Amino acid sequence: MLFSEQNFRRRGEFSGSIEVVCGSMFSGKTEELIRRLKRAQIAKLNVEIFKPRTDTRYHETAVVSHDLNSINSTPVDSASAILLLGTNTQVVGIDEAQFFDDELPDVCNKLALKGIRVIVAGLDMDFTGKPFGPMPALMAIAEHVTKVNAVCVCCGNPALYSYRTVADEATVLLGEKESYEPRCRACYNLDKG
Ligand SMILES: Nc1ncnc2c1ncn2[C@@H]1O[C@H](COP(=O)(O)OP(=O)(O)O)[C@@H](O)[C@H]1O
Ligand SMILES: Cc1cn([C@H]2C[C@H](O)[C@@H](COP(=O)(O)O)O2)c(=O)[nH]c1=O
Ligand SMILES: [Zn+2]
Repeated sequence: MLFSEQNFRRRGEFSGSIEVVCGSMFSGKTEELIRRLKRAQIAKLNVEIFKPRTDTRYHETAVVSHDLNSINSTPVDSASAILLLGTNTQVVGIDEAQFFDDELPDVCNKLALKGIRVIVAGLDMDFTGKPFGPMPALMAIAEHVTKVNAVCVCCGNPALYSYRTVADEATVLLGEKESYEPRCRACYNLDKG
């Protein structure tokens, strides 16, 4: 079921909150983030969108999904830079949250306490299956957590892991289908012995 915004309060009332959209690569995190943000723009809310400056895969500035849906964003070097947003911002979107520093949960909490609706998308697990960066702490303090699944490229079941197909042990390795495939639990563990 699609996440519904119907319970959010109207403008002028306190509405600060944190939403997290998490899952594996290709699970639709960015599409869901863009969907929520575009609806907020249609509602004429002041929306600001951020991504880590290091995420240059599709575009220097825009947030772009694998299906090439996109929305403008501001690349930032650190989580604290997000606090420098305009004074009348009502909704903040953040993509690729796993790449941010450990300040991100505190930054999101401060924004939510100012009445801002914060929507964060990111990988919950890295390629080894471990929690990724600030994502678990964000999920712990969020009002709403939506976990989305990709389709396992091996068997077609729901995929929750991002399997790395190239020999590189670095936690951060930007890439697409040339380096990663979404896999279900069984297929992810097949090659792990
Ligand atoms: N194995 C797959 N499972 C699901 N979607 C896939 C797969 N491979 C490609 N896609 C495409 O990726 C899109 C999701 O892209 P995106 O929102 O950017 O995902 P994420 O941000 O989670 O990596 C899907 O709508 C689909 O068209
Ligand atoms: C699993 C994993 C992924 N990455 C990188 C690969 C991509 O550039 C992004 C994830 O993008 P998506 O929008 O979720 O498809 O993260 C990484 O650096 N390390 C990993 O372990
Ligand atoms: Zn599978």
